Formats: sequence, C-alpha cells, structure tokens
Amino acid sequence: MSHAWGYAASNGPDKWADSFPIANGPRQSPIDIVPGEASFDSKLKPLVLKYDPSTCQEILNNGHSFQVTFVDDSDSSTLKDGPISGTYRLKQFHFHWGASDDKGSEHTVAGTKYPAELHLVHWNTKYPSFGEAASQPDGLAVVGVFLKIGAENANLQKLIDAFDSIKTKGKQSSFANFNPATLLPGCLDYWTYDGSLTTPPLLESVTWIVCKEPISVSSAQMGKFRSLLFSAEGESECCMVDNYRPPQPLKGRPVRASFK
Ligand SMILES: CCc1cc2c(cc1OS(N)(=O)=O)CC[C@@H]1[C@@H]2CC[C@]2(C)[C@@H](O)CC[C@@H]12
Ligand SMILES: [Zn+2]
Repeated sequence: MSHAWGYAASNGPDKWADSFPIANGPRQSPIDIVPGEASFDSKLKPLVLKYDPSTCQEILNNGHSFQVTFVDDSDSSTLKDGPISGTYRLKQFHFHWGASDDKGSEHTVAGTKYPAELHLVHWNTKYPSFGEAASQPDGLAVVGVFLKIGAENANLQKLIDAFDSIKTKGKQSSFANFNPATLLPGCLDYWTYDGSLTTPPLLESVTWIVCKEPISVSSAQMGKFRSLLFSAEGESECCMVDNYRPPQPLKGRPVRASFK
C-alpha cells in the first residue's frame, strides 16, 4: 500500500490485503453473528471483569479512533474466566462508529448493524507485554459492546467532554479515574469466537467476546463522536466516521454462546 491504511476508498478495508495478506486469513474479524447458528456451551464461565479506575491514564486520537489507555504494569484491571484461561490485563478501550446512526459497528447480529461498537482490549499475562501478546494466537481478548440509539449515556458523556482536547490525529490528554465498568451492559451474556485485530496488521491473536446486550447512546452523542477528525492539525479536515471493517468470512469457525 503506497500510503498508510485508513478507511477511505483509496486505503480502506478492500485495499488492506495489498499490504497485509493476512486480511484473507482463516480467522479474520469482525464477523456477522447469527444467533440461531451459535451453539450454547455450558462449559463457558461468566465473565469476571475487575477494573480499577486509578489505572486510567489518558485519552488520545490515534488517527483511526479515539482510545483510553490504562497503566498495565500490575493486575489491577483484569479480565478472567469467560472463554479464556489465565489473567488478561486491560490495556485500552476504543470505539468504531458510522457517518449515520444506521451503521458503525464492526460485528453485526443477523445482519443488523449498530451505530457504534466499544472494544475493551486485554492482553494475556503469560506473555511479557501487550506488543508480544498481540502476535500470539491466545494473546489478546477483546470484549465488544454494541451501542444502540436511545437515552443519553452519562458515562459516555465523560469521554465526549474530553473530545475538544483530542480533536485531531496525535492529540492526547490526561484522563483520570474513569471506570470502564460503567460502559458494560447489565447482562454479560456473550458470544465468543477466535478472530483477529480488525485493523492492520490484522493479527490473528484475538479471542472475541461480544456482549449480547447493547448499551445506550443518544443520537446527539453520536454526533459528537463524528466531530473528531482523522486528520492532524493543519491538514485539510477529514471527519472521523465509518472507521469500521465490515464482517469477514467465518471459514468454518464455531461461534459459541454463553446463554441459551
Ligand atoms: C486488539 C486491539 C487492537 C490492537 C492493535 C490494533 C488495533 C486493535 O483494535 S481492534 N479493533 O480491537 O482490532 C492496531 C495496532 C496494533 C495493536 C496491537 C499491538 C500492535 C500489533 C503493535 O505491536 C504494533 C501495531 C499494534
Ligand atoms: Zn476495535
């Protein structure tokens, strides 16, 4: 790819295979989740998420999304049980969203797109670091949460209130004492399957854990997401919208459900 990857026609998902051939690999993400084809697995445990707000560090615009990063030098904020074994540490969370409320999620449910999707990213502490874990087949576990248009979400508003300081690519600001647990739905029923990063380098190192129940976001709040920019300060402005990869072929992978 002659220029950096992105989401435009010239460098978007249909072009990623040019520089990242794994884009056509056997365990790519996201996927369309078809509830009737998922198999209930009674051996799947409930998710155990333990988040310490004091590990929240900063919020930044990385040019593809905005992300909130956490101090991950101890087991203060972790994911355990569910479909995984061992302890995975929270590293960051970020979102994907559309240019309008009718699209934006990466995973879809029986073809239904949500306006946005939250990814809570955790790495397996059997490996020495996040970067090392990201190259291992059991290295990462991402909890996906759908956003559905409804009531204003006061917890998302805390993120939105920081957007003025991270409008353009590369901007970051300190962001303290945010509890990511406030972004989880009340019910933690989930689907799980083996997949990949949904952006280049598309590494096939992610155990995906997608929550069945969405959280709410207001249409006005989604409008604020769309006020962020892909572009850096001084560049011609390009609104940060449609930063989602469409569903990829399942290629025979099982999708399991933690619920009947
Ligand atoms: C799973 C969340 C995640 C991690 C990473 C990316 C993208 C990610 O979002 S997603 N949507 O969950 O797949 C793209 C950059 C990747 C990073 C994992 C770690 C790296 C591969 C670094 O080693 C170098 C580039 C990094
Ligand atoms: Zn993501």
